[in-house]
Amino acid sequence: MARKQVLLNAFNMNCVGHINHGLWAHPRDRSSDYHSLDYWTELAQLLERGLFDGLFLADIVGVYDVYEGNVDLTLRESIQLPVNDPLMLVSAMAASTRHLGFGVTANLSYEAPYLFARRLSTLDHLSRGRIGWNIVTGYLDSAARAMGRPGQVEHDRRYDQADEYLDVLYKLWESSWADDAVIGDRERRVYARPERVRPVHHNGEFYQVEGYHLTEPSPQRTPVLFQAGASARGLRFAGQHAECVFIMGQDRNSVRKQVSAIRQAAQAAGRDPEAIKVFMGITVVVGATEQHAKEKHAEYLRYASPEAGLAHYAASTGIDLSRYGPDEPIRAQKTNAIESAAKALTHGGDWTVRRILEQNALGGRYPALVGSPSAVAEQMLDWVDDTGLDGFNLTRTVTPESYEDFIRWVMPELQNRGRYKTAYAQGSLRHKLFGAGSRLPVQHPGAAHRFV
Ligand SMILES: Cc1cc2nc3c(=O)[nH]c(=O)nc-3n(C[C@H](O)[C@H](O)[C@H](O)COP(=O)(O)O)c2cc1C
Repeated sequence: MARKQVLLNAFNMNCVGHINHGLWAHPRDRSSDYHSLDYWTELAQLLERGLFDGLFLADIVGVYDVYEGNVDLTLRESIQLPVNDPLMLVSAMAASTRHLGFGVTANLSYEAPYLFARRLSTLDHLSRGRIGWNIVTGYLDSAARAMGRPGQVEHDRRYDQADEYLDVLYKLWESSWADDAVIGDRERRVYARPERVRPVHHNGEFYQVEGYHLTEPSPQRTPVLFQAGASARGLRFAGQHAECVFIMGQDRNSVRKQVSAIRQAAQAAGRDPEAIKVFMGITVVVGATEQHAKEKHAEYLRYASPEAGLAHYAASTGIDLSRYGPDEPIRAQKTNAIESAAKALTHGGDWTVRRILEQNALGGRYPALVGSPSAVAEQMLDWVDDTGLDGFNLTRTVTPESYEDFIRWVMPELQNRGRYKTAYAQGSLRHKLFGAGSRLPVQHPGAAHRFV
């Protein structure tokens, strides 16, 4: 069997400190220009010149106030605070590129589906079918309090609510307007045919919606659906809805298991197991030679903040890691944050703050590949071939330098091995990823809602 072509997203966020914390202080880092549009349009153009499949933008609603019970370190190190709205970036970046896809994170917990459906349809039009949505429900109590609620909805219930939210969105995106609703006939004075547009009726546990989708059919209708939940309930949700799943992994055995569990979840939901593309987050530090890469890595380490990484991890797990001595095992406790992250930290009893800080040497927890161009490419391909992954979300270190280095050094190595494209395919993001048109495949639950 021909070996897979690797898929690649740049992983970023509309903020200063994203994953590899502390590197904003590096003299060559430009992440503090995140509030300028040029920063984003230049980045999008760079990624498109480098043939990246997409730019994946994380987002968070709320602040990281778990570590030491306050936001002091969060502010000092700019740990995803301040953070601007990611959706607002897409139209400018779409205008300055032709092919790059955009996977944008948006939290559904605090927003009416009717309005959100229109915003994404608008971006699907403006980007000509290049928009994807990373479905998140949030994991921070600080967000719930900011939205006037005592705390978050309980973990599994958040997924129940998300299921229903998606159901409403499918109705709006897929069923309100028929493909042939808009004819724009000037002579007959018919822009849209009334008999081919219908309202949505939804009366559920969380949402009641009576109304017409406000947007005429966009290229993909439903944006490409990304998701990142890894708990049992999260996997069930992914199996049902996700087209791309983003995972965190440290070792090949557990990643192989995660990939296979995701494919099984798709199958259990009546879908093709290969209908989900699985991406793993990685960090790459590369130079012309292994020696150059090691020197660059050592230079980056001088600016990184492992403690800021620890504070980020505390918020992800809901566990205040500042309360632990350096060698004290982290104890299991029930939290309402990211269940899989909390379990990974407390499982087996061998994680300590000292070990997390070592793992976070570059300021973040993603596996770091440091080496010559060919060594990095080989390691990436080994991950794919050994685990069944489809591709990677590449974190930034010093930005945009780390993307430039990757494009200059690693892309050609992947291409020379026949494992990365040398030109973009035409068409929408969904078509580029799956090669089967712009619309949801028929097995996907959203497709059942189509107005035919
Ligand atoms: C790699 C990765 C990236 C994530 N990015 C975000 C994000 O940008 N914003 C967010 O609110 N949640 C993010 N999450 C959290 C997930 O959306 C989800 O809430 C969490 O993984 C729940 O997982 P669980 O099912 O294990 O509880 C991310 C999770 C992972 C594993």
